[in-house]
Amino acid sequence: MKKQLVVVKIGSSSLTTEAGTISDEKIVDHIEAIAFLKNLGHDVILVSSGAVAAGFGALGYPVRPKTTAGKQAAAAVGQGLLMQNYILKFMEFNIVPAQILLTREDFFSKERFHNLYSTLTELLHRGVIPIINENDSVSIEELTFGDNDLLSALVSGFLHANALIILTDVNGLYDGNPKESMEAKKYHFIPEITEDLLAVAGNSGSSVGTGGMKSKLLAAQKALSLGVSVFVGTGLGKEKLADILAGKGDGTYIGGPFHSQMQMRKQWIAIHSQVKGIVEIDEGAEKAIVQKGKSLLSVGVTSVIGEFNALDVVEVRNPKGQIIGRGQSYFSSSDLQKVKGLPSEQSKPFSINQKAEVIHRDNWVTLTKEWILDE
Ligand SMILES: Nc1ncnc2c1ncn2[C@@H]1O[C@H](COP(=O)(O)OP(=O)(O)O)[C@@H](O)[C@H]1O
Ligand SMILES: N[C@@H](CCC(=O)OP(=O)(O)O)C(=O)O
Repeated sequence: MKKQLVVVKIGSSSLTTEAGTISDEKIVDHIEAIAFLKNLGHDVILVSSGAVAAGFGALGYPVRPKTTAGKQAAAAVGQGLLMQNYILKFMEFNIVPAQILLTREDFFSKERFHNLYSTLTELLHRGVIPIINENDSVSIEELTFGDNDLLSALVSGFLHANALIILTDVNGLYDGNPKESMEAKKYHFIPEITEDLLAVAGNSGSSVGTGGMKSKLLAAQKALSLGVSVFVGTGLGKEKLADILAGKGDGTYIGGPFHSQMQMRKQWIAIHSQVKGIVEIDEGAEKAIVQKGKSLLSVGVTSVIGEFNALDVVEVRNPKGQIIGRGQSYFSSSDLQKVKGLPSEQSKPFSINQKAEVIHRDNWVTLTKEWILDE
C-alpha cells in the first residue's frame, strides 16, 4: 500500500481508568500500534482525548468533575501526564511526538489556520507524530469544539488525510446502544450518514467519555463532506491500526474504502452513483455474488422496482429486504421484468450486450465489510 496520511483519534475511555488516571496497558497498546503503522511508512497524526480523565484522580476528585473550573484544572494536570507517557513510550520506538493544543478560534482566523497547516506539515515532514487535543484548560465553554471527534474530522479534512480512525470503547455503530441492549446489531459499512442513523446513535456509555456515538457520526458526516472516509471502532495489539487501514478492522467503516486501489469504476458505483431502481434477488443469487464473487444472473432475480435504463446503477436487496450492494444493470427495468427468474439462455436476447449477466461482477460492489476487504 502506498504511503497514507492517517488521523487517529483516541477517546478518553480508551486511555484512562474510571479512577481518573492513565491506563498504562491501554496507552501502550495504542503507542505500539501507531509505531507499527509508522514503520510501515505511513504518516500519523494523533488526536488524543483524555486530559480531563487522566488528571482528575491526581486532583482528588472521585469522579470526572462537572464544573468548568474543575474540568480545566483536571485537564491542566492530565494533559501533562498524557504527554509524559507519549514522549517516554514513543522514545522506545525512536519516534518524537509533538504537542499541539488547539482552540476553536484557531480555525476562525485564516492566518492561524494557515500557520497550523504549515506547522503540521513540517512536523510530518520531519517524521514527528503531532499529538493534538483541545486546549481544555483555557478554552471558553461557549467556544469549544464540543468534542475531539469533531476536532479530528476538521484536522483530517484540512490535511486531506486518507483515513480518519476513531478508536473508542465499542466496536462500531449499532442500531441501538449495545451497552443497553443485547439485541443491538452492528453496522459494518455505512455509505453515508442519514437522519435514521443519527437517531440510533446515543450518548456516551462511559463515565469519562463525552459525546457518545452521536458525536462520532456527526464528526464522520463532517469528515465525509471534506472527502475523508472514517472508521469507528476498536482493536487490540500492535497490528490493529494496520488492519483497520487494510479494511479488516473491528468496527464500522463510513463512506468508502481507505485505500485508493479500488478501481475508479467501482468507487463511482459504490459512493457517487445515483441509484435508479431496486432489484430483489433470492438466497442462492445472494450467496453467488457476495460469497463466491459471481455475476448476478436473471434466474436469481425475484422482483424489479422502479424504472431504469440499461447501465443504470441499481440497489440489490436480499430476501430479507437488506441492501447487499449496488451494480450496473445490463437490462432496463422493463426488460428485466420480462426475464426475472428465467435461465440465462432465455434472457440473453434482452440484454444490451446479448450476455447472460444482469450485473457483471466487474460492475458490482458488495456494501459490507467484505466489499472493503475484497478490493
Ligand atoms: N448506537 C450506538 N452504537 C454504539 N455505541 C453507542 C450507540 N449509542 C451510544 N453509544 C455509546 O457511545 C459510546 C462511545 O462514545 P464515548 O463514550 O463518547 O467514547 P469516547 O470516549 O471514545 O469518545 C459507547 O461506549 C456506547 O455506550
Ligand atoms: N479534550 C477533552 C476530551 C473531549 C472529548 O471529546 O472526549 P472523548 O469523548 O473521550 O473523545 C480531554 O482531553 O479531556
